[in-house]
Amino acid sequence: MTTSTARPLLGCIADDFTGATDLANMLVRGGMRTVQSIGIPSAEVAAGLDADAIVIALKSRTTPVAEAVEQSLAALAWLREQGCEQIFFKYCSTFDSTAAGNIGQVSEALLAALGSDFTLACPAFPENGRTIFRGHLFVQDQLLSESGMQNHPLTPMTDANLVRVLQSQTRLNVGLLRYDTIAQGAEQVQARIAELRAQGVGMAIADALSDSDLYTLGSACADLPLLTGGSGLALGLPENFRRAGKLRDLDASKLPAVSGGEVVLAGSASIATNGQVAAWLEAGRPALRIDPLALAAGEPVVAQALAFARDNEQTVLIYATSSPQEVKLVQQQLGVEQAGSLVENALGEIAQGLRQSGVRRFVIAGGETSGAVVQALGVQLLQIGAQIDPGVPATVSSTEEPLALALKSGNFGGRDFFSKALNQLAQAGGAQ
Ligand SMILES: Nc1ncnc2c1ncn2[C@@H]1O[C@H](COP(=O)(O)OP(=O)(O)O)[C@@H](O)[C@H]1O
Ligand SMILES: O=C(O)[C@@H](O)C(=O)COP(=O)(O)O
Repeated sequence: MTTSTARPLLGCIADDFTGATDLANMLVRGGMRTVQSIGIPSAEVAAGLDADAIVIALKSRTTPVAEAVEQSLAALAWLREQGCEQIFFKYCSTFDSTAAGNIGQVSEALLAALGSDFTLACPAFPENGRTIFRGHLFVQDQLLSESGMQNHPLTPMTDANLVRVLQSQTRLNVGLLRYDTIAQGAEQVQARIAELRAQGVGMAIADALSDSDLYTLGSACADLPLLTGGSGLALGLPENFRRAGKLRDLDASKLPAVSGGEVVLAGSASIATNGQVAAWLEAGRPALRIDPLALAAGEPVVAQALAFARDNEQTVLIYATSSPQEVKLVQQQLGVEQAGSLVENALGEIAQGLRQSGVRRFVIAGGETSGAVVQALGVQLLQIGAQIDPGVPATVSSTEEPLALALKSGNFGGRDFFSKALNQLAQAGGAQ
């Protein structure tokens, strides 16, 4: 059975922009027409919404706890006003947190506001190598704390034991939903959740080794008011709504075509992005590196980048991407936040300048970086299209003059991601 209603069923709050896009990608793959809003939609944007799922992208991953909680609660209030039946709090598949938070505190506040006493925490994303066993997060074959994430510029992850990490961020009792229970199916999961609840556990890290485990969790949690996790945990959710006859029959990934110039902007220092930048350079394609120290010294880096792009006939890459050692050196001189915001602001200004000169298709690498660039471009709403690589869809902005954007989480995408994304954005509607 299908209905023609456009009322949003699933309301999502994401703690960063690429994370939001990753979740939206998963929902579109499941057949839910999905839009991503940059912050809480204005009344004007809200009036024109036509979606089964809405993802509100915040930039709350690395902000002070109180700010993250306040923003998330405001997003929740708005989603509830729209009548969303279930809420999903999306954070990183590598559980990115600062030493202070914010995953635990935000989840706790959302639970309280929803009047609920239990939720799951499951960042697993097996398709991208993130699995959880006995509460420990693995990235491919390595523990989180040995995966390269221990060197992240803003959220270094030095402990792979998620029960311990989460417990340090919340007053709720944190428990564990182990793999052996999940392997027994949705009914056993529900029974175990009832036991955990009876023991006073407010949040449980859920193990998951495969998509099949995530479908089991999704199906078992159809009635939980709040779910928290990576995009993987959303795999099973569209089916819950379909089974209830609430989804429409339509191509959820259809996007309008966008013509114009194109560029790649990279502000991520992750291993995957370093590989993608290397692949671009090895192919002999034009690229310009932004030096944070030159920015700090007040050199005209933005103007130089714009001139570089203008003077090149081919598509250019502008990047701050560096090795962990180089990033550390810069951070020692400038401080972590100052280095990050200098680079983010510069890439934002470059994006603005490029749009003025006719660029309409942007491939952006890095979560914080994407947030900064999208804000600089004044984008409020994105329609989500087909997947480019796992976790990264093509998107088109609902601006007066639409922009095609691929917002790539630092660690996502194959080595050829930049070329692949440019090709897909250039095809009509971003379709594959
Ligand atoms: N060369 C560099 N030195 C210092 N900081 C950098 C450098 N390059 C990028 N950064 C900063 O590192 C952060 C990377 O975060 P983000 O964009 O979220 O990437 P990822 O998705 O890999 O986490 C950003 O704040 C960015 O400005
Ligand atoms: O869940 C994930 O891994 C991503 O969706 C994500 O949130 C990544 O964040 P960044 O690495 O900061 O882009």
